[in-house]
Amino acid sequence: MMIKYRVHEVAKDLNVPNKEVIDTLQKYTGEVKKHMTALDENELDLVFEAFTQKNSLENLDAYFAEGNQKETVVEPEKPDVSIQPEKPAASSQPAKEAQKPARKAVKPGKITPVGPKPQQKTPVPSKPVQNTQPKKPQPVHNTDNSIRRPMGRIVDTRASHVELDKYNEKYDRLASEKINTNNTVQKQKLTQRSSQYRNKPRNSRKETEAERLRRIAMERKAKPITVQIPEEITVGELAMRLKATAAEVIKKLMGLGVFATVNDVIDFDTASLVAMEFHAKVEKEVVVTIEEQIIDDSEDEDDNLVPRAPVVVVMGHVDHGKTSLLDAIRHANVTATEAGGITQHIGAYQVKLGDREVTFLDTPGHAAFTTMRARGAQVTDIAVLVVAADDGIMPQTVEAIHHAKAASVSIIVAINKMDKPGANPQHVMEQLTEYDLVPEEWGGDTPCIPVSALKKTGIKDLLEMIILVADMKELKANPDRAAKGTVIEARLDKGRGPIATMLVQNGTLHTGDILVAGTTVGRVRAMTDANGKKIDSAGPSVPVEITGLDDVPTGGDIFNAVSDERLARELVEQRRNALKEERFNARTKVTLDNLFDQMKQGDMKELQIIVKADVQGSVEAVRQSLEKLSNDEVRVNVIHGGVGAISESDVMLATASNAIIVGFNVRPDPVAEENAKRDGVDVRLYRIIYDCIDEIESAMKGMLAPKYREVALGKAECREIYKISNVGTIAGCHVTTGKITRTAEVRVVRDGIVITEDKIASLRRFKDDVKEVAEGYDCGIGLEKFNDIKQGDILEAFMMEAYRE
Ligand SMILES: Nc1nc2c(ncn2[C@@H]2O[C@H](COP(=O)(O)OP(=O)(O)OP(=O)(O)O)[C@@H](O)[C@H]2O)c(=O)[nH]1
Repeated sequence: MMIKYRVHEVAKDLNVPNKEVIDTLQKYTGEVKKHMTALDENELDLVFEAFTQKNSLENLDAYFAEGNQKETVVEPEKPDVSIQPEKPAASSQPAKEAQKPARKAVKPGKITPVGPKPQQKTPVPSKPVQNTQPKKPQPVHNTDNSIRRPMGRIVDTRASHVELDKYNEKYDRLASEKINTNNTVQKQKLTQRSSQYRNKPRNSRKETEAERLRRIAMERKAKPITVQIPEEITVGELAMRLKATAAEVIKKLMGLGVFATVNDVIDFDTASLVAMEFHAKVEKEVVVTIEEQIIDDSEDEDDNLVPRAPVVVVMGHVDHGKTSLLDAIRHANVTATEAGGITQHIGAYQVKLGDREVTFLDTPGHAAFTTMRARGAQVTDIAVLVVAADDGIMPQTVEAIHHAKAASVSIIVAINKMDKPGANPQHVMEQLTEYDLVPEEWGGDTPCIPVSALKKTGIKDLLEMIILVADMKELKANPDRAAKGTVIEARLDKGRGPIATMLVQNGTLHTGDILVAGTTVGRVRAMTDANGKKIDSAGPSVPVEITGLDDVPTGGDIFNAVSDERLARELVEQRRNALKEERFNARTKVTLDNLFDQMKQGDMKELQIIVKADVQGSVEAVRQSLEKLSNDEVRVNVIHGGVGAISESDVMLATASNAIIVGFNVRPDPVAEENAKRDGVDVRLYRIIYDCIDEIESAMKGMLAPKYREVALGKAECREIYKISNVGTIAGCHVTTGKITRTAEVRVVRDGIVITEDKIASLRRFKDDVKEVAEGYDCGIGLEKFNDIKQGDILEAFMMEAYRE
């Protein structure tokens, strides 16, 4: 920083009048300066040069002589020590005066490289000068006006008097100024520095942060970082991985046209674009779940696949002979193979036909079948539909057809009870065509086999047909891999612990295998086949009963043989927690109330409906009207229609197919009602077809009016009657349960019969109108319209609440 050195200061330091300095400057520069004018370096040089030359000595001897004379004056007793100087060219007085200014002239010279050295601060004794300056350049006479520009500054240090205080003061000033500009100066002026920093404590922190960012940026440039980015990542997490601030990332995102906050989730593509902006190398983070680690879910190669036995389920109307048929098939097999062995029921069994095998699920009826399907297990390949030849197609037969169709399994019709005199297989086949099941002999693709479970006739034909259909389906599996399958049924045995019947669907299950079945885990301790025989391994389509699981699994659970028991236990723990959460959140079933939302989210492509009515005509009418409601977004699909009360089976089908149930002049039976409530199946009951069509149409447009439900508030018993003119009858009541509110609606119940419904017109305690009266208190109640209240009447207070599911 430049130090201002003004004319008057220079004059003062040179000990000459201001005018002399001004004149000197004017002489060499031609400019007239004022006494306050600050001089630049060149001007100062000129002035000092001029004054130095003006006061120069002819030789040193003269100077020393003069000095000695002086000393002689001061110390006359030592005259012999003095050195006689030669006569100076100029008078000695101006020369002496020039000494001081010459030294002073050094001060501003600090800004030039030839400035004074610090040691000059120390007083210079007059005597040693001759030693320290033996080669002093010869003084230049200033006899003419032409002044020579000096090559370097000549410093005259001959002074006997140096103003050290002034020097120190200037040095101090310089030092403090340096502190301001360069904080590496640590030692000097501590108090000054600390006060300076005290005033700006935040600056230092900001600097650190800025430095850190600079360093990271440098590091990033020097060595690009590699970031792992998963499918989705929050902005904050991405910033952390990029070693950047969230603000930086948000800024880059804005640049990409994405406006996100620190907690927002961005996808892999966006995140990688941002990462690239930060010069980072992007790698996709692959999240390996425990399932992926321990369960081999790879596709089988065709070369590894071998044919497997078909898995068959028997369905049909009650008493049409399902159990008899299953028994007939089983015994035909037992007698053929296991010489009269007594077989135990394990839920499934295999029969042999030559070198071929067929696996039957020994759980007649579609209940178990649909339950499994509802749990996501696709177990069966073929459904045998049992229809009694003398009875024909009955409601449950129709249900079974719909269930089988919904599960996309092949249907083989077994026309049973052919031994009966009233057997009419032709009629059965005719009926089947009504349900799109055209018999093969009529050119369709539904095999119809006449059998008699009682007489055990046609069983072989049925089995052969099953194998034929299976062959057409080309059912294959790979026995050389870890087993995978489905739990058919399970129970807890007091002695043996949890026992599960499992159907191996792919791979081979061995004793000792670690198993995960739904939310249970364990090792296969013992394994028996359907005949109760101990086995060590079971291949595809083989049903087995195993022990060794830590808990009872549920029918329909999928099981896997896994590679690591510790991870298997961890997986089961995760599943248990997930299940808890799922139960808590409850699966979003389609209802008319959430239909529009689901349609909007694109979750709904088909609205499945089950129609139940009192007469077949209504079912058809409704089916046609509903299917006409299909639009571009949603296809309305009536998957089942039937006559009669809404049954447990309807609810089951609705659960499995995510359908809603529509009933006309019918009611759900108690079990169905309970199940529908439990499973969240929407059951809508109507008396008029138009209402149904209208409501479903509104639901599809998202304009369904909210539903109302009654919320009971409390009950009051009428103990006195007061007839008041102009007001009417007031019931003196005692609140027995809950509370009565002024805005409530009231139902008057006399001897268990609802007399009327009305609104409260007045509610009083003593003479005051009140908003509500709590249990145990007396009050007076006046009703809006009903005036015929009697002693002993019960007033039920309730309110209607609008709600959406
Ligand atoms: N005449 C004759 N009767 C049969 C035949 N098959 C079954 N039945 C009889 O029909 C009745 C019902 O047979 P089930 O096998 O119990 O019928 P289901 O379909 O299993 O019946 P549910 O288990 O109640 O659904 C029994 O009395 C059988 O004896 C058959 O082929 N001919």
